[in-house]
Order: sequence, then structure tokens, then C-alpha cells
Amino acid sequence: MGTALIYDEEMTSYKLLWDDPECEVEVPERLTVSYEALVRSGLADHCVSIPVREATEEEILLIHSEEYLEKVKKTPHMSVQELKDFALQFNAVYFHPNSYHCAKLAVGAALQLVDHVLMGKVRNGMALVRPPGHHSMRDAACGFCTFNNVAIAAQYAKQKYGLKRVLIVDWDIHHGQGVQYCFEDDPSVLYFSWHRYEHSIFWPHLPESDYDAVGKDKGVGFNINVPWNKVGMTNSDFLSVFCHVLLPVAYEFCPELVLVSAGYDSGIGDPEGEMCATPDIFAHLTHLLMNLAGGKVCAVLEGGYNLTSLSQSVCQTVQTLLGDPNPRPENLRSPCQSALESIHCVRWAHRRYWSCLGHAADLSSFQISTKPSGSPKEAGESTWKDKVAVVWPEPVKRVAPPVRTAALLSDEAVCPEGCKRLATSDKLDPRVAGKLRENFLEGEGDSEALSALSGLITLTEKMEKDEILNGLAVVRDITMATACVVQHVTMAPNNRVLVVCVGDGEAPSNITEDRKALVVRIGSRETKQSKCKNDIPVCLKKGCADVSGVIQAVFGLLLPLGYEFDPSLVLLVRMPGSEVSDGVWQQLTGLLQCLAQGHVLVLIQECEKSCVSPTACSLLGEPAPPLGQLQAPLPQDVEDMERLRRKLLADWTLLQTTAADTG
Ligand SMILES: NCCCNCCCCCC(=O)CS
Ligand SMILES: [Zn+2]
Repeated sequence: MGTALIYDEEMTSYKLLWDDPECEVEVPERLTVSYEALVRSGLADHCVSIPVREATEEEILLIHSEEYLEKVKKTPHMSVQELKDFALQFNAVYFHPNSYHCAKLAVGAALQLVDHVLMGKVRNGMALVRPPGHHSMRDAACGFCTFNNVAIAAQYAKQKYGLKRVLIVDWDIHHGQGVQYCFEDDPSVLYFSWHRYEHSIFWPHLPESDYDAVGKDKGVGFNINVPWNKVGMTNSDFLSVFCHVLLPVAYEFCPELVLVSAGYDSGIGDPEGEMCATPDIFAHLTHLLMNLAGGKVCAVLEGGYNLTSLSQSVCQTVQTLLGDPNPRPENLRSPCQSALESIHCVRWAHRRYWSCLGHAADLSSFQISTKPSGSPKEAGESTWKDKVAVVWPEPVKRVAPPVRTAALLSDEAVCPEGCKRLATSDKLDPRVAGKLRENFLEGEGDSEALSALSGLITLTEKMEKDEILNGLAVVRDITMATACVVQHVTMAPNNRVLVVCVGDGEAPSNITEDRKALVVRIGSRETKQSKCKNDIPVCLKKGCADVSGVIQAVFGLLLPLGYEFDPSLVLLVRMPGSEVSDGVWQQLTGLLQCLAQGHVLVLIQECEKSCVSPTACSLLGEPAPPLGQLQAPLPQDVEDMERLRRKLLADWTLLQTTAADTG
């Protein structure tokens, strides 16, 4: 199934007709540079092009009032002066004779995308639209927005397809207060937004944009606001919020559809956001959402005003939706104190509504940075032109290797659909063979074992050379196989391997202190107390059969560790007898492809070959099936994981979830 791209140059046919410093950034070129970048990079050709359509009045009335619609309907016939006066009644908007037409196309584009995804014609997709939507309200335009494209899409999806749970992820740098107002009392729509706030001195200065606006009545808990109280937030801040706030809650919620209010004014160089996250981060944010809702992800453009940053970020998003491997995240470091405060506050505010946040540390442990007293004054109002020009490196080219998934199997085993069987006939370099015999086979002449190990070496080398993206291997002795890969990979100077062992069993013996290998073991009990600090055992009372326990460990520990470790290879090992369900296993296999440019090698023990085909599906880029709404993790497990997290904080900064965590 493909990735939809919805774009029509008709939506460039309106613009600002008078002087207004606040609106001048919202130019038609935003759409043309984005689309042209997709065409130039060849990404547009790999997408399924879907035509736009005008939304009907009935669809607009799903969210907006008749009075408001009747007002907007009059704009095509207005003079410039009348348009100007009309706009004055709203906050930070402008109108043009063509605005109404374009606003109906923007809504229609979003609905076309939702239809094609929910009818299974495409897997996911992106709608490049303007005007944006997330600020507009039932009775008012606001912040360049006329109709609330994403809010209408959510309501439309519920009504037409009977969806019970829709997740809206708003990564735009502004708070989509319009969306919040629509759904704050609605438990079927979980709205997540981060936004520049600076304790309300940033536009639109709303108290209800703060972290304590958690929803109302039946909707308490279903509105999540992460305020950025400083500018300059980085990739590390963004990933920390996804791992420690959004994703655990999103998996507990288990949405049937993910709508993204994809605004790129949160990217570096944007005059509105003034943040420092680079365009490649949107590849990771997108990837981390793609195993939710069975992969049904609809991204709808909101803001984004630096044309270079915008077009690069749009390309990063679409390339990930297409399934291409993610770029390795550049030099991640500790989230900043302000971001940690925000994470701490929002986790605390939601601790009663989401069991995955039940243990969130209370706020007494540190003094929240005080809100400025008195009425908010506009943040130092310099127009975007006199902002100093920001530069950043062009995102690295992301090339998909010629073979996506290779399989190392015994001769009689059937090769899963879509995988390429690895020919072990390749002559193994006699020196390597000698080392393997000496290190792993105690010299015995077991040619079968030797060919299996040499096959693993070949697999690993083909990944390093980008001849294949990922692979799976069915082996007889999984501990030996793991040790063999670890040894081979860590021989090269700047290679690092993240070993994820799922289920109980011995960690590979040759893990050294040199941080070239990091082992995270998710199992039911402490085997022997791990002596070296690069071997991290996560213990769950019920072992890997505990879905919410495993998910808690994945987002709270494994992914932050993985991102910070930044491996060149991920080795995912399914220990024999691990009771992990295929669903959880596929989630893991899918999510871990966000690391190491997607180079994931999965090891399966001969006796477990029933999980070969689900593994292959995930390695081939199929979204993992939804896990269902998650139960609360066991309190004992949560305490153990919290203790482990605090112990690891000294070495791993992305594990922090509160400002008090440092030191
Ligand atoms: N530069 C500080 C002044 C803030 N003005 C805000 C104007 C509305 C922005 C709306 C928007 O970007 C939609 S995504
Ligand atoms: Zn915005």
C-alpha cells in the first residue's frame, strides 16, 4: 500500500493584499517550495497523487457555526477595504477574494486523505494545504486559519467511519487552541500539542495553553499541552517529549487513526518558532507514530514560514511515510532544563488519567520557574526580517539499499515473502573462519555451525555496506550467534551495536566496558546481577508476556537509551521461550528501525521459527497491528523501572523526565 500526496496549486491563489507584519510570513510560496522539493527529490513520483476537492458546507458545519460560515461566504465579493475590515474582527488573519475557495480546498484535501487511508486505498499520506487550520474556532478565524482542517477531519472520520479513538498530534510550534476547544470534553479524540509559550508571553497568550489544561468533563486526560517556555528547543527536547509523554499515552489510548497537524514552524530557522530542531527530526517523529493505528497516519500541513526549513522538513516527513530508512540523529544531548520542567509538569498533570504516567514524580521536588507577573507583553517584537539568519546543514541523503530484507535460513526453510534469501555459498575468508572456529566453535569441525556464523558475518557486512537494509537469521545457538555478531561489529573502530534481548537468557559474554556494545535485556527476572554497566536488565514480573510492561520499558528506557547510544546496528534477539506476543514483537521490530538508519538484524532460535513471517513483515516496513488499549503496568514493575532509570541517569541524559533529575 502506498503513500498519498495531496496538493493542488489552486491553494496558492490567495495572498496578503495589504501591509500586516503579523501575517506577511504566510505566503503562497510555502506550498510551491514544498511541492517542488518533493518533485525535485523524486519523492513525489513514489507517492499516490490524490486530487483535492472542495469541502461541502455540511462538512464545514461539522465544526463551524452557520453564522461564521455565512460570514466567510461573503468574502469573495468583498473589496480590499472590506476584506481588511472583515479581518480586523479576528486575531492575526487576513482574507482575499480567493481565501474561501482555498479554505474549502484545504478542508477537502484533508478529507480526501482521510477517506483514502480509512478505505485502505493507501497506507498513509500527506496533504499540503493552505490556509492552515488548527487555530480556527467554531465562530472565528484565527492565526492565518479559516476552517479547522484537522478538527473537521477528526469529526468526519468519527461520523463516517464510526471511529471510537482518534489521535491528533500537533507538532506545529503554535498551540492549536481551536482544536483543543473542539475536543476538550471529548474522550474519543486525544489532542496532543507542544507549542512555544514562554509562560504566556508568546502568542496567543492563553492560560489554557499551559500544561494544566488537561481537558474537561468526560474529556479529562484527553488534552495534552506541552508548553515550550524557552526558544531554542532541540532534537533532544523533541524526542524526550515523544518518548516520555506522547508515545506511552498514545499506545495506552490505542488510536484507530492518527492525524498530524504537521506544522514546521517548530523547525530550525523559522521566524515564528525560533527553535533549533533540524528537519531530519521530523523523520523520527513520523516514524515513531507509524506503528500506531496499524500505520494509518494522515499528515496535514499547518504552519512553517522558513521556506528552506519547511521544504526540507516536508521531504523528511514524506520520505519516512514512504518507508525509507531514517537518518541517524545528529549529536543528541541532554534535554534542556526548561524542557525537563515542562515534561515533568505535563506528566504530573496527567498522572491520574494515564496509567503509564501513574508514577510521575510530583511537582514538589522542584520550584517551577515562575510565570512573569502582570499582563503578558509581546515577546520582543522584532519582525522576522531583522532576525539573524540561521544556518544548518542540509539533511543527509537517505537512500534505501537495493535489498530491504535479507533472510539467513536453513536450506529447507521457506523464505518469507518479500525477503531475499542470503546465499551462504559466499566463500568465507579463511582467516575469519579460523577466528570463528577458535572463538566460538572450540575448534570442533561443525561445518553447519560455521556456515551459520559466517552467514551472520556476511549479513552484517552487507548491512554495513548498505547493500541490504535489515535482516533476520534463524540460528541454532542464539547466544553464540549474538556473541559472534557483537564481536564482529565491534571490531570496526566507530561501530556500535545495540543488542536488545527479549526474553530470559544469558547476555552475550563478550560485552565490554568500551561502550561499543550496549545490551538491554527485557525479561522476567534478574539472571545474574549484570556486572557491566553496558548490560542493562529490565525485569518484568510477568516477563515479556506483559504488553504494557514491555511498552513502558520501550519508551521509558529502551528508545531513549537507543537514541543516545546512536548505534550503527541494532541486534534484536528473541530469546527462546520468551512469551512475547507477535504483536509486541512486531511493534519492537518496527520501532527499532528508527535507529541505525534502519539496520536491524533479528536473531530467532531455530525452535521459534513460527515468528519468522511476522518478523519479516515488520522488517519489510509493514506497520505492526494495534496492541489494543493497554492495561496499567504492574506497580512493582513501574517502581523497578523507575529505580533503574534513576540509576542510569548518571550515564544517559535522555532518560531524564524531570528537571530535578540532574545531579
Ligand atoms: N512573532 C511573534 C508574534 C506572533 N504572531 C502570531 C501570528 C499567528 C501565527 C499563526 C501561525 O503561524 C499558524 S501555524
Ligand atoms: Zn504554527
